[in-house]
This record gives sequence, C-alpha cells and structure tokens, in this order.
Amino acid sequence: MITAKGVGVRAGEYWLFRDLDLDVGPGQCLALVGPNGSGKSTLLRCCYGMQEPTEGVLTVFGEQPDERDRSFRRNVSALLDDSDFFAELTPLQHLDLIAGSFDVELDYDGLLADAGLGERATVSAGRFSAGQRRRLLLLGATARPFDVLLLDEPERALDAAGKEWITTVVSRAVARGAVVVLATHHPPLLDSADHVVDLA
Ligand SMILES: Nc1ncnc2c1ncn2[C@@H]1O[C@H](COP(=O)(O)OP(=O)(O)OP(=O)(O)O)[C@@H](O)[C@H]1O
Repeated sequence: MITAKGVGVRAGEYWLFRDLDLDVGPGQCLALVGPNGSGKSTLLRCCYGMQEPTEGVLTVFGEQPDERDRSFRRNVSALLDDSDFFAELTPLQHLDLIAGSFDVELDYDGLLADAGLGERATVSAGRFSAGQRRRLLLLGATARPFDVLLLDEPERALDAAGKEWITTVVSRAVARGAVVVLATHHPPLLDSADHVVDLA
C-alpha cells in the first residue's frame, strides 16, 4: 500500500507538484501522467526512497521508503533508469541471478519467450539493441518477486509487441495483488490503471 498526504516537491524556485494525496492498495495500479519535466520521475523516486518530498508524508506499507534498506528492496521492485544493466551477462544469466538472489524457481524458457528474448537467451546483453536491453531490464524487474512495482515509462524503446508484453505483465502483477505505480504515455497502460494522477 502506498499513501501520500499533502506531498510536494520543490525544484529550486518553483514547486513541481504540491498537495498530492495518494492511496494505492494491493491489486491496484496508479498511472502518473503529465508533460516532460512535470515531476513523474521525481514522484517515483520519492516512492523508492531515492529522494524525500519537500513537504508531506509518503509511506510504502506504512514505512518511509528507503532504497538502501534490504528488506524494503526485497519487497519493492523498481526500474527507474537503466542502471541495473549488466552488459557482460546473458538473459539466462540475469534470470539465474534473480533465481539465486530470491531463492525462487523461474520458468526460464517461458519468461524469455514472453519477453521476446528467446533467441537472445545466451547472447551477452552488451550486444543488444536498445529495445532488447529495455526488454531485459523490464524482465529483470518483473520476473523477481515483489509486492510493489515502480516503473518509469516502461514502454520506452519498445516496439508494438514489446509494449503489449509489458502491458500484460503489469496487468498480471496487479491481478495477483501487487501495488503498481508507473509513469507512462502508453494509452493501453493508462486504460488498465485504477487511478491516474496528472502532474501537469
Ligand atoms: N531537487 C530538485 N532541484 C532542482 N530541480 C529539480 C529537483 N528535482 C527535480 N528537478 C527538476 O524538475 C524537473 C522534473 O523532472 P522529472 O524527471 O521528475 O519529470 P518527468 O515528468 O519525469 O519528465 P519526463 O516526462 O521528461 O521524464 C526536471 O527539470 C528536474 O531537473
């Protein structure tokens, strides 16, 4: 559950947003919309504890979010930039890392096929196209266990099939009870959201 009460973030002289109230429960998706620079990524960073709001209170499952906290990171999966990319590892090795770190069994073939990476399963990710990298990052963020999923423009760099895939993945996560917050400009993702907040 993510709640915000009177949350605002000031960027220098002006407020990006103010007086924001949120209440996103398990099995719900919140979509953030608004023009470039309106603060969508900033709000996502606040939800992950990478940045504190200038005013107001934002909590994730009742606690102040803190990306440095191990148990917080175990429950909250976030893809907010492309920094988790391991160029020397193949998609299979990425999934192996996840299975080992979280002690879960994964359907490697099914996950890779759904992500459109079946034929790239044993190729080092450094040789991937931009869209394939993006698919791998999204796969990494969504194949691991999580109660909360934070995604910044997941559709970025994806082709039509990739956008359809990630929309389905998000819908499945919501259906099994996860809390999802995402910034998006992709209409089908907006359509599947329970709440839409426009930061314009
Ligand atoms: N603490 C801060 N101090 C100064 N400026 C800031 C601060 N935090 C964010 N900004 C600025 O506020 C703006 C909001 O950026 P942000 O990336 O959150 O917007 P966005 O809605 O995600 O944009 P886009 O659609 O382009 O991804 C940017 O211009 C950023 O540089």
